[in-house]
Amino acid sequence: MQPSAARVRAFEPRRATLLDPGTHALFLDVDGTLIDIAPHPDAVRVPEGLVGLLGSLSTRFGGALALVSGRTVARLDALFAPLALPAAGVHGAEIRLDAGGPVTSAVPPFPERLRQGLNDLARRFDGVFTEDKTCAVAVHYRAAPDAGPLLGAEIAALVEACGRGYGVLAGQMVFEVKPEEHDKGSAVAAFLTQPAFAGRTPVFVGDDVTDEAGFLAARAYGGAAVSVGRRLPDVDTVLPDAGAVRDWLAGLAAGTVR
Ligand SMILES: O=P(O)(O)OC[C@H]1O[C@H](O[C@H]2O[C@H](CO)[C@@H](O)[C@H](O)[C@H]2O)[C@H](O)[C@@H](O)[C@@H]1O
Repeated sequence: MQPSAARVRAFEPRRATLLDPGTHALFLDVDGTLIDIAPHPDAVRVPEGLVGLLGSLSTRFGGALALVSGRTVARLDALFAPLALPAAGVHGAEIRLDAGGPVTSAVPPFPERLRQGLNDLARRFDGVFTEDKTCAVAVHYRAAPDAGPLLGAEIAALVEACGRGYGVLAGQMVFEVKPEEHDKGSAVAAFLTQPAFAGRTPVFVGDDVTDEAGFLAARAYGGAAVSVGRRLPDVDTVLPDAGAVRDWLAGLAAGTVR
């Protein structure tokens, strides 16, 4: 995968962010950041060369590279096999702190009544479906965009009625019903206590409002935030799309871009 000069030029620094593989840590969102958005979660394609690129980049950064996703870690492992990178899944509700290590989660089982309510709700709308992530449930409506407002209101009411520690994150054509205690920011903080990451300056790259907690954490630790596709609040830099992220990462891995 060769970096394209034109795409790398699209990298717009607001604050100069020169990355040093010896002192920075990379936190990478997945859907819309590393891989292009697809009509269905199972229809995504991992571009040729991306797995090798992530492996090389992780080595170059001394292991200080983590995936931080709304997907489960098991799903990330299936997408990026044979890599088993440090990874946070389900917006920080599960985490693998070391490459190849165990995945841990301190989150209690998802309330059965809320799960049932979300499944029943989804069945009322053509094109709407739930994705069960064990400790969280995503309600997808990409195939039924007009359903968004009503769906959002009904999900909020179900979560309110549940009344214990769950919240709704409105992502890309999806409502993520998840434990409130964890988010991508808590995941960044957890990684930064680990030997491969400790003392490094975090850089968080993401494309969605669900990444904002990660942006805030990276900046709170003296690092930087990069948004993809649009300028999200409080980011330092914007890249136009996932292709540009991959080009930038390829440049970092090759040592031709900082
Ligand atoms: O935090 P991320 O790594 O960006 O994951 C966010 C969610 O990604 C998936 O859903 C999104 O991507 C799908 C494939 O492109 C798309 O069809 C869907 O509309 C998007 O919402 C995944 O299914 C979720 O579990 C993740 O939380």
